[in-house]
Amino acid sequence: MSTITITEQPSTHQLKLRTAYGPVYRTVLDTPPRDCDEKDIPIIDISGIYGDLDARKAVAQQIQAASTSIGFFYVKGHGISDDVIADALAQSRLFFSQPTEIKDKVNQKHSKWFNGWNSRNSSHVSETESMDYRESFGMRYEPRYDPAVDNTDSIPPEIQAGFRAEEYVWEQTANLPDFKSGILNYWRACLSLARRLIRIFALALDLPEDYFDKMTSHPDAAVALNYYPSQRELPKIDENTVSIGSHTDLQCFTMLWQDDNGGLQVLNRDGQWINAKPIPGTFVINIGDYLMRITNDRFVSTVHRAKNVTPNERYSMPFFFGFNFNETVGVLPSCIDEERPAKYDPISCEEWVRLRFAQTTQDRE
Ligand SMILES: O=C(O)CCC(=O)C(=O)O
Ligand SMILES: [Fe+2]
Repeated sequence: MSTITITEQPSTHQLKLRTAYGPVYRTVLDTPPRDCDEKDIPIIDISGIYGDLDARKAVAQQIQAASTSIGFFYVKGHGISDDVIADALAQSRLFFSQPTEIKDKVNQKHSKWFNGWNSRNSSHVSETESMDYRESFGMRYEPRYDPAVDNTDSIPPEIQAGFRAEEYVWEQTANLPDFKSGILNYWRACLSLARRLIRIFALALDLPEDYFDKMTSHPDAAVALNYYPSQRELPKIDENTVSIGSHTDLQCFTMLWQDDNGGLQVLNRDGQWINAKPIPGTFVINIGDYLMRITNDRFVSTVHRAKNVTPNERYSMPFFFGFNFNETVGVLPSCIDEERPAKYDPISCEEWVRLRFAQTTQDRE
């Protein structure tokens, strides 16, 4: 006589996500989010990036381990000063506290390239979930403000063609006298750190340390200021009420400063949401889709979202980093071997971003 064992399947649901090539679905456990610990999302002391080659390789090893597993890690010892962060945050608070008609002057609707202000409930990142209960402000790479650029006239035209900055974001916020300098100082600090980190990523991918240097001379480097009012203001809240819906980031990597309210959630490999709690003095770094693609899926771009369930206003300041827009990159030589041939064709950064933004705007209309 044989015995039949019936194992109860945990209950799950399907989550719809945007990609450059249209929607994909993920199976997500219905169990409530749980808090992360260091085994879920490691905390890496990256102060070695300012040290000798051995110190840099030691950081690279830890970044490699995190990037090939969860695709998310905290960094401490990053070198960005508390003052630069505090000033940017103060300006962000001032900006969002203004009346709608003032913020409207810099509304993204006036932008060709997604710069400027996005009002509450104007974006819907994942269709499975609510509209995003968030306001945001975005600005993008401008060579005049890049400390590594001496002479903007000598930038080759094919690189210039990829610039997406728009001066109106500063012109239309000039009523806040320290807004431009506060945000640009933060952007510059993030840009310098990201350029150091991309060299550590090269080491982590068994490539020469300067492999990505030329590709990041004028990178797609953008700051977003996120402002999340408390969800408790809403007439109705359920588990699908989000502050920013589930998504993956599209470029190489993101460095996120978040305040101490918490709300960032990361979908782990088991399909379980975990809370990436705030850790003072850290940034959260995550891998984006383009880096996942050129590493042949070795480094993983992980789904995340945010929910501000506290009674407080929450702020975060992500910095998104990708290559120069005119770069066309295929699967990296160190990520291909006989058992793992290249899964993807080369694609330009510009085309990659265009495809994904086209999906976003299509659904918005
Ligand atoms: O605010 C957060 O915690 C996450 C923000 C985010 O994922 C984004 O802006 O891409
Ligand atoms: Fe994100």
